[in-house]
Amino acid sequence: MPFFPDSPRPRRPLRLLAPWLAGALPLVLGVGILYWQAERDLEASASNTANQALAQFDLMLDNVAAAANELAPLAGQPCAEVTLALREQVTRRPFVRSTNLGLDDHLYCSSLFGDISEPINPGDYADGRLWLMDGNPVTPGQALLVYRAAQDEQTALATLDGYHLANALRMIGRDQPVLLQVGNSWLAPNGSVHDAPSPAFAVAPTQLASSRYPLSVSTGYPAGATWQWVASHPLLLALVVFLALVAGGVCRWLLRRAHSPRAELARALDANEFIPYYQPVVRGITGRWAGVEVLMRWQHPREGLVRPDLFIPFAEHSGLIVPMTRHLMRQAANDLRAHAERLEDDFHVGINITAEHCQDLALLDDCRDFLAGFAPGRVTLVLELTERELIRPTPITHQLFEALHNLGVMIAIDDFGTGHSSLAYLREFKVDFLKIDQSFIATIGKDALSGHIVDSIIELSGKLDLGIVAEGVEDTVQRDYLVERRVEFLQGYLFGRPVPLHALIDQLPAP
Ligand SMILES: Nc1nc2c(ncn2[C@@H]2O[C@@H]3COP(=O)(O)O[C@H]4[C@@H](O)[C@H](n5cnc6c(=O)[nH]c(N)nc65)O[C@@H]4COP(=O)(O)O[C@H]3[C@H]2O)c(=O)[nH]1
Repeated sequence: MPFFPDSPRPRRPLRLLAPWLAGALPLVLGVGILYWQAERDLEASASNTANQALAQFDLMLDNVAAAANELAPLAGQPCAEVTLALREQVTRRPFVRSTNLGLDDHLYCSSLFGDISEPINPGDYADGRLWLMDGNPVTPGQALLVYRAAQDEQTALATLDGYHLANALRMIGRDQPVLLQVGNSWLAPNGSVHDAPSPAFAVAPTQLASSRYPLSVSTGYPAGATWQWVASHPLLLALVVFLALVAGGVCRWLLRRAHSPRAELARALDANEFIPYYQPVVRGITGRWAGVEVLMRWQHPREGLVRPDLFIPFAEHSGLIVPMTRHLMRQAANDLRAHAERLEDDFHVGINITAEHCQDLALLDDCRDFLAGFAPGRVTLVLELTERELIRPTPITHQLFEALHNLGVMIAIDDFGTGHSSLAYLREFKVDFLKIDQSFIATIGKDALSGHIVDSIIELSGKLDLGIVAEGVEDTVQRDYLVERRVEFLQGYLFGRPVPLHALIDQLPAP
């Protein structure tokens, strides 16, 4: 059946590729949407984290700044007199680790040690207010954030322990790293201070600056975090894969359906690719043309002329045989009508009909259409019913065959001898001819048993008063044998092969 899969539209590589493309489309789209969703989700999460961290640092610094601002007006007073005030701020205010007073950029009093003497460099402080230190002489190596409140020559410093800051970074940034940036230094969640620009995050990089203090927090995710998010949603991924499989499967199914034998036959029918060939049937005794058998051929655009036994079974199976036969009958009627004057009177036109075609009265209309236009008595339509597929008798078939008989349509049993028709069957369907199957004719003179079957069929037809046609007559030995037994009609390559209309017209005897 090479002409079905190799049908010209669309090309085979495209047909093989199409389901994969149809499956890939939802896959690419679905994964793309998931990736986009992951980016949005990570951005929202990073922004949320940065906001939380910023709020926490602002809150801590509010306490520290309040302590420094409250102490600054005391700067200049003797240390012994303000030490209590300095310590009270440390005790009273959360997050404040120590407080100091200075005058003219010189520290002179500390909550920890009382009198001290240290220079203050305002340039160390971002915006003159905040300094992220990596430690001081009291706690070297431990981060410290110093807030400076300066009013003219008076200065107060309040410090915030880096432990609180690092702890907040770790707590808030459980799912992603958060960094605190003050001036040119940044604090990592492990409490280490780095004097360099903070590292850039590959995914959803987010930096938020405080509106109250000269600090900012930055957060984000490392490279590959987006795909990790996608992989952490297996249900969504499974849905995408499921949709891709469904799309690929549906596409494959549609393509297969579009290129099923039925679809290909339907296309060919629409394209008028089924055409009639005609094989002569001659009279046994005179050898003159008695008529033709119409045999279907498929003029395939790529495969050329296709034999009926390669596609008729599919046509029968798919239910297209009836419209195909109807189409063939119309073409044959048109062909022969155009040359009616070349046909002998009572010219027999045999057409193969399937049992399915006999299930309703539409066949009667098809026969009427065929005969219309021919002068009465010019042609005799012979419906050939194969003995291999017997018709089930019903009230409709009874009515149909009665009407066909009245219309003058004759019935022949094709391939006779290969099936199981009975005497009752021959009567039921008002059979007029038996066509002896060519397999028996081929053995004439070679196989005594088959010769005996041929003789029996001839004898039977005589007794039942049925006409007889011998199919597949290929040589003169067969012809002479049949003529000797008074077989009325002969058909076979000896007299002519099935040919298209123009060749038939050339072969027709002159009027
Ligand atoms: N070896 C040999 N063969 C010969 C000789 N003389 C005729 N034939 C072939 O025998 C077949 C006779 O037709 P069939 O028995 O109705 O057998 C037909 C018929 O059963 C079916 N068929 C053909 N056209 C139609 C159609 O329009 N409708 C239906 N339902 N079946 C069709 O396909 C079968 C085969 O048709 P074709 O290939 O045209 O083959 C034809 C014909 O070409 C001969 O001397 N030697």
